[in-house]
Amino acid sequence: MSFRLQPAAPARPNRCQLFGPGSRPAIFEKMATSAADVINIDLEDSVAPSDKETARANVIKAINEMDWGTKYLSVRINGLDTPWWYRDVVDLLEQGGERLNQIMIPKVGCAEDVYAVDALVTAIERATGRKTPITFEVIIESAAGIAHVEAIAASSPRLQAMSLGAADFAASMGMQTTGIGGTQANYYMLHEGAKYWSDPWHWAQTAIVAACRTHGILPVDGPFGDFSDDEGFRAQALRSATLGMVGKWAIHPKQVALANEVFTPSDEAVAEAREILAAMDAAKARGEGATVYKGRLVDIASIKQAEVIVRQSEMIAR
Ligand SMILES: CCC(=O)SCCNC(=O)CCNC(=O)[C@H](O)C(C)(C)COP(=O)(O)OP(=O)(O)OC[C@H]1O[C@@H](n2cnc3c(N)ncnc32)[C@H](O)[C@@H]1OP(=O)(O)O
Ligand SMILES: O=CC(=O)O
Ligand SMILES: [Mg+2]
Repeated sequence: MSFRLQPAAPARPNRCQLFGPGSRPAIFEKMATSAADVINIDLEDSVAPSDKETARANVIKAINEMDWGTKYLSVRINGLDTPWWYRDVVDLLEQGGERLNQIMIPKVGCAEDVYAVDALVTAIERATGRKTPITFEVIIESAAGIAHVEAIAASSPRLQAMSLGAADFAASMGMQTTGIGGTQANYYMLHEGAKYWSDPWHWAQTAIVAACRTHGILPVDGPFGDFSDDEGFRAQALRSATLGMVGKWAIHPKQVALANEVFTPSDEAVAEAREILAAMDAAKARGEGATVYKGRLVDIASIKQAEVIVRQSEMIAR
């Protein structure tokens, strides 16, 4: 371990982030009563340019008037390359009140993008006397974003989460696909005539996880567009969870239960993690650093691995 200890990520469940367009207030109640940990109301790409002002007003009204229960409430603002983002920030901060927990900044390409929003937010918070600082989440969804991912992860103490946005990412990278996440038919290796599909999102996900873990931020997998394909969603989510991501977006309510299922450690996994911790306690009492559990090596690193799973389950149970 480096002399610098790895900071802990925020201790709150983030298994599913349910999205809905700010221009569609009829679904806000369903979002609020869903089983998602985080609600993302969108002012960006699911809202037509002609609807931006109306959507912003809908969202501010909903933040103030609806019962969002214990949801972590986030609004996705427009990108810094648009004429709308500054008004999104000003109106949300001045009129949205303390119930709004987080702003999601899309298409972040460098740390300075976050700095710019932070400067504006900080000035408004000081002027309005906001009590709890608003937090940020960012989407890595461009070539520049992934190239600068570590600097972005370090950009602001407000930053709590970082998602991979597969749709814009694919476009920015010039990838030959219109799919949003999941298996890509043309991304395979051939061995003795048989095709073996590989995962084109893997490298970006691991870059995001490493940047996030270095700076104590929650790494999150973004959208899976084909909401008719439950098994495809589950496969993608299982890979993300295995790589260290803590949750995944839902772009349709039917994806919420799938994400919650995958990102909640199973009873069996938690029981096994606790058994490993007990085996290591017994080994320690015997003055041993390594022992055998179910025919395999466990040592002091296994304690840290098991603690990841136990911590996740305890956080969700709270
Ligand atoms: C791809 C890159 C990105 O940036 S993704 C993030 C931005 N995109 C979004 O926020 C889109 C979110 N999703 C949606 O707008 C809708 O789910 C889309 C995909 C358009 C489908 O809507 P629709 O045709 O109404 O679906 P449906 O008839 O199957 O709906 C069934 C019931 O569920 C509701 N519903 C729909 N979407 C949501 C949602 N996001 N949150 C909560 N509830 C939702 C519908 O109103 C419908 O309810 P009911 O059965 O009529 O009572
Ligand atoms: O914003 C999300 C994306 O996939 O693009
Ligand atoms: Mg996007």
